[in-house]
Amino acid sequence: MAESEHPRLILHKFLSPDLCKELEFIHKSCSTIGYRKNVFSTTLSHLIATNSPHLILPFIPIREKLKEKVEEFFGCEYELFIEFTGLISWSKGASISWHSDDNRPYLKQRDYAAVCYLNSYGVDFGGGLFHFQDGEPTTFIPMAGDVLIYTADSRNVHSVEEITKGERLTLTLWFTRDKSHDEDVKLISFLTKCPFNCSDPSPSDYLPLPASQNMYWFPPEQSSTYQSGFDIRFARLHVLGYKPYSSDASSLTKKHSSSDFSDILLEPLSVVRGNELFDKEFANLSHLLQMVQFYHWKAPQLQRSSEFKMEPIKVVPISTSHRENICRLTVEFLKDEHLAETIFHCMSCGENDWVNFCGTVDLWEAYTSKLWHKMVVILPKWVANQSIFYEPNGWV
Ligand SMILES: O=C(O)CCC(=O)C(=O)O
Ligand SMILES: [Fe+2]
Repeated sequence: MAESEHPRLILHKFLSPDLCKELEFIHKSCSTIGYRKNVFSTTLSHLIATNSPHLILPFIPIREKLKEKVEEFFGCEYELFIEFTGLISWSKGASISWHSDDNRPYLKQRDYAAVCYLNSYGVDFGGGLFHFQDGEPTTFIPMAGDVLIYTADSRNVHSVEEITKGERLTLTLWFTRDKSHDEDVKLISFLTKCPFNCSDPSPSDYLPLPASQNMYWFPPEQSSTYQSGFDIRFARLHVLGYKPYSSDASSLTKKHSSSDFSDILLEPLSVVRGNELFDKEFANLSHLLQMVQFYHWKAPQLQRSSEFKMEPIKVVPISTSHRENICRLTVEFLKDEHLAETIFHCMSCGENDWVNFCGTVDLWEAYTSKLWHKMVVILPKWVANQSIFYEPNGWV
C-alpha cells in the first residue's frame, strides 16, 4: 500500500527483453511526429487508423498486468480505467522540466502514471535521467524492462533531463477513475470500423496504410513547406543503411512539385542497400519500413541463412539510372541528412544478408497473419464487454 507522501513504485525487469524489442519494432515502423520537440509517438488509435490494428495485441497483457499492479499498490481494485497507452521516443534535444502529469485542465482526469522503459541509459541513449523533486528516489535511471509508477498529482513532481544522444523509448500509460475517459471504449469503436470480416486474410488485407505526410515530416513546424527536414520513415531506413527505390522512373521525372511527389511514397517501392537492389516491391513506404524494422528485430536470432528454403532471391547491382532515381527520392524526402542521423542515431547493422532479409519477409507475413487471426477471434468478445482484455487461452 502506498501511504507515503510521495506514493511511487518501481518494478524491475517487468518486461522481457524480447517484448521490449517487439515494442521497439512497432514504434520504429509506425511512429509519427509527437506532441513535443524531438519526440515521436505511436498511439493505439494510430495503429488502428493505419490498418495495423493487430499490432495493438502485444500491448494488451502489459496494460492489464500494469492496471492490476497499480490498483493493488494504491488500494483501488476494480476502480481504474486506462486513459492512454502509447509508445513515446525522445531524441537528442528533447527534455521536460518539473511538472506533475495532471497539470493541465484537460489532464485532470489522470490519477496514476506507469512508464515502462524499453531501452537503457548509457547503452541506447545519453542524458534522459528521470528526477523526482521530493522524496526517494531522487533520480531514476531508465533501464530496459523496468517500470516506474507514481501518482499523477503534485505529490510526484518530476522532470526528465535532456537527451544528449541516441533515442530513449518508453511505453507510457495513464490511469483514471473517470469512466468517461476509458481508452478501451474509444479503441473498440475504432476497431469495429476495421475490415475484420475475413477469417482467412491474405497479405494484402494487413498492409499498413500510411497516414498523411505531415504526420511523418520532421521538423513539424515546417511541415507545410517541406523545404527542410525529412520524412521520418525515410530517415529511419537511412540510418539502418537502406534507401527506397521507385521503379516508376517516368513519373519521377514528370512530377516536379513536392505535393505530387509525395504520392510516390504511397506507391510500390523496392529497397537498396549499398550497391545492391533487392528486386521485390513493397506496397508503400510504411510497408517497406515495417519489413526492414522487422528484419532488424529478428536478424540477431537468425542463425544461418540455410534456415530458409526458398526460390533464388533477386538482387541486382545498381546502375547509373537506379542511382539517379534513388538520389531524386533522397533529395525530396531527406533534405537534411545530417539532422536525420542525429535524431535517429546512425546505426550500422553490418553486412546485409539478403537471403535472411528475404526469409524475414515470410516471417513477417506469418507474424502478421497470426496476430490478425487473434484479432478476428477476440474482437467480438471485446465488443460484447465494451472492454479490452487479455485471454491467455484464446491467445496462442
Ligand atoms: O519518460 C519518462 O521518464 C517520463 C515522461 C514524462 O514525465 C511525461 O511524459 O509526462
Ligand atoms: Fe510526466
